[in-house]
Amino acid sequence: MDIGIVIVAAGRGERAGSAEGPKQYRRIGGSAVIAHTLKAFLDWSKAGPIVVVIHPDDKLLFEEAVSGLATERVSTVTGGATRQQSVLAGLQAVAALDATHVMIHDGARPFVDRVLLDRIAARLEAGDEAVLPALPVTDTLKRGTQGRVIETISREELYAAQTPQSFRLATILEAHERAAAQSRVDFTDDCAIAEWAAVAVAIVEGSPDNVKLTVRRDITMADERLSAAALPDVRTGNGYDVHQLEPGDGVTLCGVFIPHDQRLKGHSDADVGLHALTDALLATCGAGDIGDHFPPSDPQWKGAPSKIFLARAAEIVRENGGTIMNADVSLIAEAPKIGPHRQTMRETMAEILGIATERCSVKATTNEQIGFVGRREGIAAIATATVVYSGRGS
Ligand SMILES: Nc1ccn([C@@H]2O[C@H](COP(=O)(O)OP(=O)(O)OP(=O)(O)O)[C@@H](O)[C@H]2O)c(=O)n1
Ligand SMILES: C[C@](O)(CO)[C@H](O)COP(=O)(O)O
Repeated sequence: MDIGIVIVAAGRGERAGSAEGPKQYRRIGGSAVIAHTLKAFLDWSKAGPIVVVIHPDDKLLFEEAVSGLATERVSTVTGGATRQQSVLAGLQAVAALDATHVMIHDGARPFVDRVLLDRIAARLEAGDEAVLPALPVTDTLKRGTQGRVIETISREELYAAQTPQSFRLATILEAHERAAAQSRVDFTDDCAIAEWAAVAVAIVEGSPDNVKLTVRRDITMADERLSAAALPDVRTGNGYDVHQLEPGDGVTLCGVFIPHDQRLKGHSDADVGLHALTDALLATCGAGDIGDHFPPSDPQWKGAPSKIFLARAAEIVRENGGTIMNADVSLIAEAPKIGPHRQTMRETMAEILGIATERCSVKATTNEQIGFVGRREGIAAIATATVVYSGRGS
């Protein structure tokens, strides 16, 4: 199966306001709308030859818009006064190239993605002659005139049609040519022509992102969406932990054993610093807390070094596409003195997390002899983690 692509981009974009030029050449996220659309197909492994249908006045605009793309397999053809005429010109051009099937896409739908294209291609591969990506209508529909409602229309069985509408090439070319020959010029999409020609049209689930930029607001929103996506996805998480003190021979804090006349009570080694930091890291990707991953009821964690918990939290962060930028722990303890151990604690945390020591911080304070910390009944810790995520949706 060789899938040719026709991208129609010869419209004038009247509804988007023509003062700034046709909408397909307006810039969103730093590039022209048509460049985003074309790139989606250039990046799709199953795309064959690509024909872009442009307006005769737009040759320079088009060249400028796609100048950064590898356009060796892209050709252009001049469109007509209606979308239907432009599609026919594109189909005739793609028929002269190597293609058995065709996807017909609006240049003004820049958010088409590989997942949708694969879904459609699978149906063509399965033998469907015409495939429509569409989404069920979700709004309540009214018919009205002169500012008054006439009736409510059931939305049952109603779909909003998207592109790329996809076909066996010979089937849709024949239907388009027949429609033109019979002066049927009123079709707003290609599946309507297939329906008119009595070709069965299969529906596949469209994509909510695959919107058509129709009015000015659509273009502003598309630009905002791409600009927001370009911002780094920085997230912070915090964690807090307390363990009780009892007579003993030392405490483990931030992975470092400090001889002391007390020890921290707990199921594991009761390292409040690493526990708080584990929670902070998990919080950056909504992965619950330390108790969800290492339940105190589970005997395997009895006496366990808390390094295990922190290392697993770091692994979870990475599995979610995160890069740990900073880990900061504040220890609140009357004794022992933390200062002499701070650097070793930072180095220990850095090693567990697999990041530079300068990205790890340990601070300590007493509680001015007040409260449970002041009475030396326990030690508390507060932690903050900063993580940058990539490849996760909004
Ligand atoms: N004569 C036309 C009309 C439309 N299109 C293309 O068909 C797609 C969908 O059409 P629409 O959103 O209606 O675009 P315009 O016709 O440009 O918009 P308007 O109706 O607001 O003028 C667009 O990519 C548009 O460029 C085309 O190639 N040739
Ligand atoms: C082809 C289309 O994008 C499907 O939704 C649509 O029909 C284009 O024309 P419209 O006039 O903007 O509906």
